[in-house]
Amino acid sequence: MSAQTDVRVVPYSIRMTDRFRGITEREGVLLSGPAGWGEFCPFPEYDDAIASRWLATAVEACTAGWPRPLRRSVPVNCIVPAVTPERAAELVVASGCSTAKVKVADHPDSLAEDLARVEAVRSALGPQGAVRVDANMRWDVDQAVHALRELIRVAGELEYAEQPCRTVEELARVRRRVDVRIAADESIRQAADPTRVPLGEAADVAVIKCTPLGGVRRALEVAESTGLPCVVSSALETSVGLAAQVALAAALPELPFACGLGTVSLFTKDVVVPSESLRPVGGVVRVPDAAPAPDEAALAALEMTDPARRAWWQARLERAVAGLPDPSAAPEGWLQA
Ligand SMILES: O=C(O)CCC(=O)c1ccccc1C(=O)O
Ligand SMILES: [Mg+2]
Repeated sequence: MSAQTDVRVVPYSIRMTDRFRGITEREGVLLSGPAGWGEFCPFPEYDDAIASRWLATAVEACTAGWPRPLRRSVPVNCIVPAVTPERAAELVVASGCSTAKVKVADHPDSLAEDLARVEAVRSALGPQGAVRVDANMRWDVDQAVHALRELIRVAGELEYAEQPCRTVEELARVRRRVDVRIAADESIRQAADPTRVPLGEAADVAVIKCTPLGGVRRALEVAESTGLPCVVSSALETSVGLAAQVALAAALPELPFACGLGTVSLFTKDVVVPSESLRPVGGVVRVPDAAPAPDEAALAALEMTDPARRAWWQARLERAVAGLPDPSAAPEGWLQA
């Protein structure tokens, strides 16, 4: 059997436990190559140039693997989508995590809901827990200052506020006016050159995601370039793609905060057997030796069936291969004969 016949391309669709980032059904493609498995799951609205960077992460996983881990497990935060206070408390209690990241600013009039959600998370976590919020760029400076002061009031303390506004300049203005750490996320991963973002006055923490940055090695360069403490955070991968993010977290020299790698909990099902799942247990995700291989029984249940949707992902994959810096780095078997 030639190496090429081993290559697999498996589009999947998995229902989420809660709506997250507007999504109730997560779609992507599991890919295999000579070094193992990877995942290609850029969100549907992303263009081909962005999709090629997501694919580079899968190429690295399937052909090269990752740098050696420096730790065997990674502390993670519980992720709380824009849900009711009751559901937020339930997610925190079920997670076993002592840090929670709460999504806020989900819609223009959300402040009262955000305050109730964060208050519920604080009660569920207790005074020793850490609460961080993520506004995904949705506030202007004045809204951010007002909302963060109120959120700090109900939370007692906030560990940090992730990407309250869109630009680095706005982050710096919020940071001068509110007594809370600022974490940069979109400011880094959406920058033209993520290794040259002027975060000096704008952020205290860098959120690093290898999935959109083009691989673990590239993400380690970006992390170093920030000069800031880093938090590795998921892009909503299955356990296959999340393994790359866990490898990044395991390879960083310092990891002073819990990472945002608890997101397999948002999936109703995973593509691997339970013993290989990277679902958090007791507030940590274990560091696997390599990306877990999908379980054939799970794939039978989760493989995408709609022919039009399968063709859409295959065509998108092929355009992403064409857009790689070196298209020949991708296993030939990923392209349809
Ligand atoms: O950081 C976490 O805990 C969860 C990951 C997360 O929030 C996320 C997941 C997919 C896309 C964007 C984001 C984000 O951090 O903004
Ligand atoms: Mg974020």
